[in-house]
Order: sequence, then C-alpha cells, then structure tokens
Amino acid sequence: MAKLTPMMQQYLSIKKEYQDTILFFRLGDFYEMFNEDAKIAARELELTLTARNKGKGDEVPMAGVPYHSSESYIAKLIEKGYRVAICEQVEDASQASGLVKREVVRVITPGTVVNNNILEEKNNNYLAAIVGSDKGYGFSLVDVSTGEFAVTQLDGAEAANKVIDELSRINPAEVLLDDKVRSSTEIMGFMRSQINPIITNIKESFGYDRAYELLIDHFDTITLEGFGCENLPLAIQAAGAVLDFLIETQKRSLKHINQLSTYATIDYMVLDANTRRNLELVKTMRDKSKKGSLLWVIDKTVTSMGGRRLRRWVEQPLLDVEEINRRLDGVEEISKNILLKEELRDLLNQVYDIERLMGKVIYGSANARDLIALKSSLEILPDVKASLAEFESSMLEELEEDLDKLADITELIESSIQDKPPTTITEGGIIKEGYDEQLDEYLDAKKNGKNWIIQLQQRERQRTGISSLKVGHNKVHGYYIEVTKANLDAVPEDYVRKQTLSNSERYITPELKEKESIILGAEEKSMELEYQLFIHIRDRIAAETDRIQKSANILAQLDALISLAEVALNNNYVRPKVNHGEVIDIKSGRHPVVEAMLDTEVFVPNDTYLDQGDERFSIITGPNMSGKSTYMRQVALITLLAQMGSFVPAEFAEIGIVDRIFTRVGASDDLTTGQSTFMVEMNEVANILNNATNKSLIILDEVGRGTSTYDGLSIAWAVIEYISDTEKIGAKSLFATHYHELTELEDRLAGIKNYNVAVQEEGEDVIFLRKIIPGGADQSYGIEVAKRAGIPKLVIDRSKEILAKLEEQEEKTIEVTTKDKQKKVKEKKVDNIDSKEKQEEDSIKAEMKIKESLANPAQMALFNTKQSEVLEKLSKLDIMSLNPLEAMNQLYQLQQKAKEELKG
Ligand SMILES: Nc1ncnc2c1ncn2[C@@H]1O[C@H](COP(=O)(O)OP(=O)(O)OP(=O)(O)O)[C@@H](O)[C@H]1O
Repeated sequence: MAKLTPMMQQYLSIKKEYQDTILFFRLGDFYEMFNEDAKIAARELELTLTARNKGKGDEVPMAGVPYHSSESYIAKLIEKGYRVAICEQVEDASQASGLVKREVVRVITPGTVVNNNILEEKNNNYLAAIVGSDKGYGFSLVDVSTGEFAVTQLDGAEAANKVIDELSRINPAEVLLDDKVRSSTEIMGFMRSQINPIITNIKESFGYDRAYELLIDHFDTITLEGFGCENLPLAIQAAGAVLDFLIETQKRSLKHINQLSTYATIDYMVLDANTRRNLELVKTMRDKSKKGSLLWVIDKTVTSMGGRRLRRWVEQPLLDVEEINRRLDGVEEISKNILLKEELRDLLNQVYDIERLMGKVIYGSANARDLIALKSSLEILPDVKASLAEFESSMLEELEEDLDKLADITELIESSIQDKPPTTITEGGIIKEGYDEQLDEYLDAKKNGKNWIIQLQQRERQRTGISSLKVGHNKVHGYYIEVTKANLDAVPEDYVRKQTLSNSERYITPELKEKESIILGAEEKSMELEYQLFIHIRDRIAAETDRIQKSANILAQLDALISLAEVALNNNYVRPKVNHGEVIDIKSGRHPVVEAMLDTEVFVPNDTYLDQGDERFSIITGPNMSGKSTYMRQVALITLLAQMGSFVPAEFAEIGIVDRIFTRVGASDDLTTGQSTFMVEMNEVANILNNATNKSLIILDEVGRGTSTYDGLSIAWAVIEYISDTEKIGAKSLFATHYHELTELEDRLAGIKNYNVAVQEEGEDVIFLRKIIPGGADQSYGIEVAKRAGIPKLVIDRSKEILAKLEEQEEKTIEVTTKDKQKKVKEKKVDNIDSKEKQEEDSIKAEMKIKESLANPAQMALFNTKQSEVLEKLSKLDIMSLNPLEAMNQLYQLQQKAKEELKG
C-alpha cells in the first residue's frame, strides 16, 4: 500500500474520532472533505468530486468549499440531517515536523445550529435529552441559539405519554436518549413517525453523578436547589446529558446558557399530541402550514422573540387562575391605551432577534453589523421603560421594574463601532475614531502617508514635467510610479524600474518604499488592532449576557401581550371571566380561525353552556357540513385562549378552568405506523377514557364512524355512558354524531343534553343555518350534501328513491313488529304475568352486561372483533345485479337477521 502523507495521516487520525460526522478539514482558504465525506458532500452540495494526490500514492476522493462561503454549505448539510465537524488550523509552533496542527473546534448538529439562515425566525431549534428509569423519565431541552435551557421530570403511570406530549410540543431537531427510552416502543414509534429527529445515544457510562457534577460546574454553584431540580434525579440526568453533549460539540463558552428552569407539566394545561394537532394550534393538519392555524390568527408580534413567546403561550395554556388574570389584565390595559400600544409597537419594530444575536456573540460568530443590530435593539429600552411606567396592571408594572436599560452596552457599541461597518472583521473599517488612542495613531499615520503619496505625485510631475505621471498601488509591487511609454525619456535617474507593461513602465524610488513601509505597517497594525479591539468589545458584551437576555425576555413578553391586545381589538374579542368555577358559559362564541377565513359569508355565533351538573354532556346531531366540528372546536379554542391569557371571540365568556382538553376529531390514517383509521380512533378514545378527569373538556367528533354501524353505535353509546358518569369521569363534553339513536340518551342518563344544528328546508333545497339549537336532529340530509359536492344528478335521484323506499320499509317493519308485540303482550298478560317480569329482567340484565363490557376500553376491542353474519352477507351482496324489489327483499332479510343478532 502506498505511504500516506503526514497531512493525510493527521486527517485520518482526527476522522477516527468523528466517524458519523462530515469533517470539514481546513486547508488554506478551503475546507476539504475526503473519502466518504467527499462523496456525500459532492452529492448533497452538488460539488465536483476530485482526487487528492492523483497518481501519487494515497489518492483519495476529495471535494472542497471555499472558507468564506462555507456557512451556506454547512447549513445545507445540517438541514439534511448531517453533522459537520469543523477542523481548523490552530497556532502551535511546537510541531516539530512543520506540519500545521489542526483540531476540531466545533461540531455542528441539527440541534445545535446558531446560523440564522437556516433557523426559522419565530421557531425554536431544540435539542432534547430523554433518560428513563422504572420510575419515569427525565426530559431536558435546550436551544443554543437563544440560550433557553429547561428540564422536567415525568413520572407516574402515563409517563411515556407525557414524554410524547412534550416531544410533540417542542418538536426537537435532535434527541439524545438512553437505552431505557430506546426500549419504549411508544416513544420511539411516535418520534420516528411524527418528528423524525436526529437521534444520538447517551453514553452508558453517563450517570447521575457525572450529570450533577457537570451542572454545578457549569453554573458555578454548590447545589442545584436554586434551579428547583435538586430532588429530581432523572431531570438532573437529562439536563446533564444535554450539557455534556454541548460541551463536547460546541467546544467553547456556553455562557449564554446561564439558567436552567425546572418546569412541571402540571403547571400547564396538558395538551396531548392529538389534541394539539386536531385543534390546529400552530399548524394545520392538512398542509402543516401556519396559515389556517390558531397562531396564524393571533400572532401579530413584531419581533421574533415575541413570536416564539406567543407560540409557547399557545402550546402551554396556564392552570393558575391568578397568573391567567395577570396576563388578561395586561392585555386589557394595553388594549385600552391605543396610543401607548402604538408607541410600544413602533419601538419593538426596531428590535432584532436579541436572543439569537447574543447566541452569535457568545459563539464568537457575531460580526460588527450584528453588534450594530444589537445596539439599535437596545437603544429603545429607555423609551420602552418610560412607556411601561404609565401602566398600572401588575404584570406590566413588573416588566417595567425588571427592565434593565442597558445604557452601558449601547454606549459601548455606540462609541466603538462604526455605524455602517463591513461584514468582515479582519479587514478594518470597524472601529470608530476616538475609541482607542493607539488605533487613532495608526490610522493617522496611514492617512498622512496617503496624503504624502498624493503630494509626491504632484512633486514628481513638476520635477519630471510628465503630466500623466501617476502613483499607483497593487498587492504585488506595493506603491509604484507609472510613466507612459511616450514619456520614458523624461524619467529621472533615481527611478528604479520594477515592471514593464504594454503602454507604460512602473518604477519605485527609495523614498517611496520608505513611506510605503510606514503606510502598510500602519495599515497592517491598525487592522490587527481593530480586530483585537472588536473581539474585546464582543467579549465585554458576552460577559453581560445575563442582563441582556433578561431584557430580551421582557421585550418578548411585551410583544406577545401587545399582539393579544391587537387581536382583541381588531377581531372584536372580549375578556373572559376566568375562575375556578365549574361552568363554561359562552355567549355568541365564534371560531377564531373559521371566522377569519370566511370571505363573503358571515360567521354565525353560537352559545355554549356546560357545567358539572345537569348540562355536562352535549350530544350534537346535524347534517354533514352543517358546522358541528366548527362549533365544538370553537368551544375548545375559546377555553384554550382564555387559559393562555387572551381575550376570546365571543360576546361573553365565563371559563371555569379545565385541567386538560381532549379531542377526538376526524379520521386520520396513521399510515406510518401501519394503523387503520379505526385503530387510531380507538387509541385516541382509550387515551381520553384513561386520562380525563371531571375537570377536563372533551371534544368527540363522530366516534365509532370508522367501523360497522352497529359496532360504532354501541361503542359511541358506551363511551358516552362512561364519560358522563360522574363516578367514572363526569367531564364536560361535546359529542357530535350521525347516530340519531344516541339522542335517546338524554332521557336515560343524567347530565346529557341534545343539541342540533338548525336547517331550513325550502322546497327541495336545504339551507344550513349554522345555529346550534336544543333538541336532536331528525334528518341527516346526507344526500343534500352529496348533491352540493357534485355527485351526478342521476345518482342523487336514485339515492332519493332508495331512501324513500327504505324509510317506507322501516315504517312497515315498525308497524308489523309493534302489532306483533302488542299481540304477544296481550297473550302473555293472559298467560303468565310472572314470566313477563322475568323476561324483562333478563333483557335488562343482558343489556347491562353489554354496556358494562363496552364501558371497559379493553373489552371494546374484543366486542368489535366479534364476527357478524349480517355484515358478512351485506359485504358480499352484489347490489348492481339486483332490481329494487330484490334489493328491498334482501334488505328486509338482513334487517331481521340483524335484529336476531342484536338480541343474541
Ligand atoms: N357558525 C358558522 N358560521 C358560518 N359558517 C360556518 C359555521 N360553522 C361552520 N361553517 C362553515 O361550514 C363548513 C363545515 O363545517 P363543519 O366541518 O364544522 O361541519 P360538520 O357538521 O362537522 O360536517 P361533517 O359532519 O361533514 O364533518 C365550515 O368549513 C365553515 O366554512
């Protein structure tokens, strides 16, 4: 085998430690990649694949990108889920071989990117760590670009589900996990199918002790008590794992990660992954875009920080009534002070993403323009503070009190950095005159020298009489005197010829060279000094990270509050009365998103009243497309808005806080996990039945639709019984259904009320009034909706014909059976009264038995798998070959059979 060059040996030995990472190896003005890395980079970045040392022995595939434009290439690779290790030359004269020493200075992974280009402005880029034990899970998250670092411990029976809920909330780009988590099929299944982050294993040897040690070391404390996680071993382990990963990959100061906040999911309303998706809080179900989501309607923030904060508020509604009211007070006060609101908004409009700018400052990637952006963001703080001082509500007062004007920082930048500096920090032009004496001297020398050169040109023109003589400068020869060929005769003796061009000759003189060295010396020194000064200024700002992030945090909250006030005013929302009561009472409520989407039509408002007594469960029937789903979601969204501290789209709303909102809405095939629509539906229902409390709000849309009518109806029936039963759950619920049979439950069970969506029939046409009114619907109007959807007229007419016949048939059957029954009853009455009672008792017992078994979610599945002969026959029926009469006959027989089956 050919011998490797020393540089290749160096490369390979570094690469050994970074096997799953693309190594960017610095060679002069390029980053080069070799071997497999080169092939990947060539493919993903569309680079030319060449070979290093072609024909000289250690020929290897190679691809490269210029150092100066490397950021965008790196960003592309990270976006595609790769990790990149940056390997730089480090100064070290001790290398005996003369080989430049190189080492990896940072590993960039999808979860640790600070490059603004690839981060969506208003989104966080999270890295999460999850560790598990038999007791539960520790869950930690960090965003290195903003410095947010948080941790929680999730235990109890549903710990894995809680992990899933957190994962769905924060949507991490990268997850570190241990073996225990890896063995949880629930967590892994969810992660792979819904989030698909980059997954890294936590080293087996990494335990609690090491985590604890790392954390107290990083925060320079003796205990973790101040962070609220001292007694949460799994949380500590997860936070430690995050930190360990950052230390290993970032290889530099993590000063901006200066706080660890321990949060408890019980402090927030739990929104499980399904509910978050179903309610389309931050993105729509269909195309995953923000447009059409709740956030789309209420996000009027003007800063990225405010946008991220509002998003967090939407995803974590509060449970603490006092805290909710504090936010509401703030929103109300702002909305009543339009002038102040506008003033503050104008100010916030000048604010850049301070959190991310500070990330860059800490990472040493901030340039002079970033500091100018930081300055103009901080400059508004005194005015913001003055405006805030005019408010009286406690949250706004507190924001005002805590707001640090950071005058020292703005002054520092103002006095030192040029107003329009270049983006490079190594070529000068950054530091203002008057900031540093030494620099001023160099700059002066440079300026004087340049003036001297201009004078020299004048002098030499006079001396030689060559009016076209000029002094020029290039990188190779430095300063020179240029004389055109026509004037060569007049060139003095002391000129030394340096270069011949086609039309002219270039000369130097000893005097010119002497001045040149002064000028260039000053230039070089000033550039070097400017760089040093800049780094020093940046470091001084980095040292104030705590204070700066605190003010940034206040601006974020203020922006979010102003956004809510803005929406309240523009969209005509009212302040909800939020309390610990048991009632949800909404007058003229609207769906915040649907009303914003309607162009010409006007949204029809509806009332809602739910309590924990007689009106805890509404069954809503009504035609397809009449607005059932819209109505139910609107109740959930209004409740959620109220609990995040927002005004709500209604004329009046009283919201007794709910601990969770559950939804089971629409049919969503989970193809990725290979589950059928019905299975997904049942999983969601099971989750609700197992976790809801009487303080929850449950929204169920067409439960049972995914299976055969009878199975579906029975399940829906049993689910309603279970949820409405105060001994079992007793939660406030809204249930939309096409099964008219379910409206019977109003008379049978306590707490249930029927509602339907009003329709108006005009001749053959049906008008949807979108109004929810008491009582059950008596028709489904499915054919009417089919007509509107564009089903051909022939099919529509035929369906109407069949429907009419079916109804006629049903009536006949009812007549026959009733007569039959009456006859039998008469006979029995005469015959034996005791036996009738016995029969009734038996039938009640049988019914109870079925219901009991249905109320148990585990048995529900069993019930569902029972083979039905009717279904089997029905599925084999060749409808197209039957004439209407035959069809009616078949149907009649099947119905008889079904009745038998039901009895049996
Ligand atoms: N209150 C309302 N005011 C005005 N338009 C409404 C209202 N509610 C619903 N709509 C309109 O009706 C459409 C259908 O509503 P929705 O999906 O809620 O009906 P649905 O009864 O749940 O239908 P299906 O039973 O077929 O699922 C909505 O997309 C919206 O455009």
